[in-house]
Amino acid sequence: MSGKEPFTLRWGILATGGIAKKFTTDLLIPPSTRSVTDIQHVLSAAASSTSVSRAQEFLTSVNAPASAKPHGSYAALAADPSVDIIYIATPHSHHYANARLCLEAGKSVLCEKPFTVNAAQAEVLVRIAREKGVFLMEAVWTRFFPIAREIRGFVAGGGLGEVKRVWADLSFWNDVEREFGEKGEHRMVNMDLAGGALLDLGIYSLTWIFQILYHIQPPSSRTAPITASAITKYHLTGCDETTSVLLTFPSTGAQGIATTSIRVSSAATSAPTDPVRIQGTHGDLTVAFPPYRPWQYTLSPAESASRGKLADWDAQTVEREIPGGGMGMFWEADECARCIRDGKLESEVMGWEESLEIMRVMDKVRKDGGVIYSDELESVKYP
Ligand SMILES: NC(=O)C1=CN([C@@H]2O[C@H](COP(=O)(O)OP(=O)(O)OC[C@H]3O[C@@H](n4cnc5c(N)ncnc54)[C@H](OP(=O)(O)O)[C@@H]3O)[C@@H](O)[C@H]2O)C=CC1
Ligand SMILES: O=C1OC[C@@H](O)[C@H](O)[C@H]1O
Repeated sequence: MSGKEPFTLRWGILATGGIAKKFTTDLLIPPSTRSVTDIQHVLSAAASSTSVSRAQEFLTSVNAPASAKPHGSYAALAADPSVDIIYIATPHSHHYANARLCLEAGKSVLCEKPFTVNAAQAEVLVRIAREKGVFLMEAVWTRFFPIAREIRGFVAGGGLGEVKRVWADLSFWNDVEREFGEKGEHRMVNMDLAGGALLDLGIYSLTWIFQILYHIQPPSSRTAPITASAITKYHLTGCDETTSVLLTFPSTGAQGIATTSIRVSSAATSAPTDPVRIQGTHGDLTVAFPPYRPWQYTLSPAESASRGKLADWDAQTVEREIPGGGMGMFWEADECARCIRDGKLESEVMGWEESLEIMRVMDKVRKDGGVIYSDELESVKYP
């Protein structure tokens, strides 16, 4: 791209909560701080479902440029001609309707995880994106970290030999009643907002398993896993509190063990065990906490008394810093810009079929464990 003007992507932010603020702050970090020169981002607008003044407060809080417009409704944002792509940062329950509103208005969409409440809703979004010829991606930011790409590349290149098993956990210890309220209104546990450990945190455990046992496999081996699972419900609301999923990928026989909880922690001790463990015939690669924002991995060669070490590498720990003082959410934004510049409707890193496959796993786990949201939340009815 040298000598050419960078491609500019104009963003609208839908919702003004916690992650909207973090994402937008990252979006405003100059791409040059991460050695990116081929694309750039402009913050054109933000919308609050509450009021224009709330949207303006949000823009002020992230030091938005004065040209960024506040909107008092999501519909007004979807109709804003100064916006190319909309980042959706509402609770899970609202992703389907909000994304559909934007896609039908001809906007590209980056939608927070989980894509939707269930696979049926995600399928509708994909169909509309295809019909409208606009870009659509689930915002699984973890996948776009250079260290995540490096890990995928190492494993795909046979660095671990044949991968047989991946363990992945994302659990946060919480004093659930104190932190999320006795009434269960907080989005983490609220059934009316499609809360629960699986859709909020377990999706990261599944994404690590899918990155290795599905994504980097040759296309003919990317088959749906067979799953068995267990759910323990949160007594106050009935959402899932602790969930474990065992996945077998039929084309390779490799197994994934995905766990999540809002009662125990992936990193409770002063010397926590790495929550992601990729195990191959030549050794293990483990990823340090937090697995959604990877920064360190460790390689440990397998050694046996009779055969010694099969790996051509030694034990080592690798660290990669996140440049520019941000969270690392800018890398997924850069991916959106490059895909749209290149006329792609979906990303190869977080493609539609893979998002759908992960949604199908979560659907089955919830069904088997008896965690079903209201008919309205599970429906594809719109509006
Ligand atoms: N990638 C990541 O690391 C993270 C992703 N997330 C994901 O981001 C999404 C939002 O999470 P988070 O920002 O923590 O949530 P918050 O509760 O902090 O914010 C949600 C925002 O959505 C809007 N909203 C619209 N309708 C509702 C409603 N009925 N109830 C509550 N809020 C509503 C509100 O903005 P307004 O009133 O202005 O319209 C609100 O501020 C979730 O999908 C979550 O899984 C969350 C945390 C981290
Ligand atoms: O997506 C997420 O990742 C980080 C967690 O802190 C947060 O609860 C979750 O929504």
